[in-house]
Amino acid sequence: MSNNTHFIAGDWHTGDGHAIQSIDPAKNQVIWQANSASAQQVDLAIKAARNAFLDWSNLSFETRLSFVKKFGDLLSSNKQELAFTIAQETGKPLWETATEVAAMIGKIGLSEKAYHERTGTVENPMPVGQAFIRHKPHGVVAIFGPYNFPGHLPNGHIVPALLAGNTIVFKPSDLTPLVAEKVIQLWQEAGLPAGVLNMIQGEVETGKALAAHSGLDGLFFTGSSRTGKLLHEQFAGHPGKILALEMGGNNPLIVKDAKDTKAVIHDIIQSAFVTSGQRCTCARRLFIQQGQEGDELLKQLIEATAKIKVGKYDADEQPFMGAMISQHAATLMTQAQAQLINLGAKPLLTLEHLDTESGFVSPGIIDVTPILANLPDEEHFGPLLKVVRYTDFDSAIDEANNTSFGLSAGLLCDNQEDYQHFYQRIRAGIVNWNRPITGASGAAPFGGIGDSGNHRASAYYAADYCAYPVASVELDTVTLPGTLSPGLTL
Ligand SMILES: NC(=O)C1=CN([C@@H]2O[C@H](COP(=O)(O)OP(=O)(O)OC[C@H]3O[C@@H](n4cnc5c(N)ncnc54)[C@H](O)[C@@H]3O)[C@@H](O)[C@H]2O)C=CC1
Ligand SMILES: O=C(O)CCC(=O)N[C@@H](CCC(=O)O)C(=O)O
Repeated sequence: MSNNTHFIAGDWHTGDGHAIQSIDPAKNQVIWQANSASAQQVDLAIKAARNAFLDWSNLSFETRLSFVKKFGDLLSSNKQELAFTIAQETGKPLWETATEVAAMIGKIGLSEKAYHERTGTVENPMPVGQAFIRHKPHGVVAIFGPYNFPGHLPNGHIVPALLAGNTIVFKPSDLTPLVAEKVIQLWQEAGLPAGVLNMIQGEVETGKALAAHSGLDGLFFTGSSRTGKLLHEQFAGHPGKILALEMGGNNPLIVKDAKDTKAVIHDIIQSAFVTSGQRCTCARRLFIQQGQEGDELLKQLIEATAKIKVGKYDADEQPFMGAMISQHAATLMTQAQAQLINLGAKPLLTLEHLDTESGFVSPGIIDVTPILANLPDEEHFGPLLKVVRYTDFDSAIDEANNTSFGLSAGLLCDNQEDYQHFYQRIRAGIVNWNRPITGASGAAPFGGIGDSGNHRASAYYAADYCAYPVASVELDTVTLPGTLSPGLTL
């Protein structure tokens, strides 16, 4: 039982809410348990952030950066331990969680650069005085994180929010509380002043108490479209509060006349099955041409996918795919597959729940061409790739756009004109050509349109929603203009 669960005003607190726990989905073992934060503790965390705001925002950027850099140093010296905790709590293989910690470290330099480039100060001479564009922090912001990158994705909001001068109440995913606890311990060790970064743990009711709190100036959310929409409704009527939403996708990947079949298969697998399909950028719908070449590509894709190694995060011979986040998530994937089969889809490689006590599933491929007219526009957040066979490129693009989401999309094709045609028509925030559609760079904006987000892209553009612009015209003494407006006599 962890007593040091909620970090409020620089101290660790025991929760007053109900018991919660975290389970290692590969080994089916409880690795963390505690009591969630009560609504009263959520309120205390917001008050602590409010009390810390003025002093924190008044520090120079360099001073704030020095705390963030110290945190980065601590990430570096604790990277193996943190990568292990992420693996243990999410099931992701160690090779992959090491890259997650590396991305957290890389975020610091990228956010420093983005702060200056996106929200730097601009000075323009005026006939009288000087004009300035500067940026100010919003105040107290809530940050909600998902489970699939429990370190990297909340970090992608926390670091730029702190650099901009905001203070924070962070609510991690209830499936990954241990990772959050370790990360906050590092922030504490970095000497962050009390109240600047607070963390409360809990399930939906804790999230609701935080999101509904009148003391918030903004909320930065990465998670499912369903929850994001609830938050959007909750924030309706509060135009003064900033809401940044990064949500799911139903991402298309189209293959057209590409010569190197092995390279195509590599990019498909990397797009659809990395992280056991638990990336918001993962390819969910794969468009393959009808005909003999398409048949051959599909055959080889099925063979290669069937050979993907699935296994424990700490196996000596590392798997490509680890366990899904939970036994429940694995069950939901088998149910999603069964629902598609019931509708008339044809399984080409069946997704199997390999051990029903854990989160292990094998990757699946299913032909949804026969049910295209009734295909549910849903994000199935796991390793199940839906194949659509097509004859006409334009109708494939139309079908690719036939979704309420718009996060990532890709084309695997050797012809540049085809790519330009695709680029002009496809609707998504991330559009790649001959590269996997996962693995987006933090040096670029990251986000989607439609149900994937609300046009407040994160990663490089996170600086934009962490501060508001202020336009000022300034002169150091009150001065009478040389020429008065018509009709004025002084
Ligand atoms: N576009 C992006 O940048 C990314 C999007 N995602 C999306 O996230 C999802 C997976 O993450 P999950 O953790 O399952 O998301 P989720 O929506 O279930 O949870 C996200 C956070 O919201 C909280 N929450 C849940 N219900 C709430 C409510 N009614 N009110 C307030 N808070 C609530 C959770 O406790 C958690 O902290 C997928 O849909 C995926 O596509 C994941 C990574 C990146
Ligand atoms: O925020 C960044 O630094 C870049 C965005 C990012 O890391 N994207 C990853 C994971 C996000 C996800 O899909 O869950 C990716 O595109 O693979």
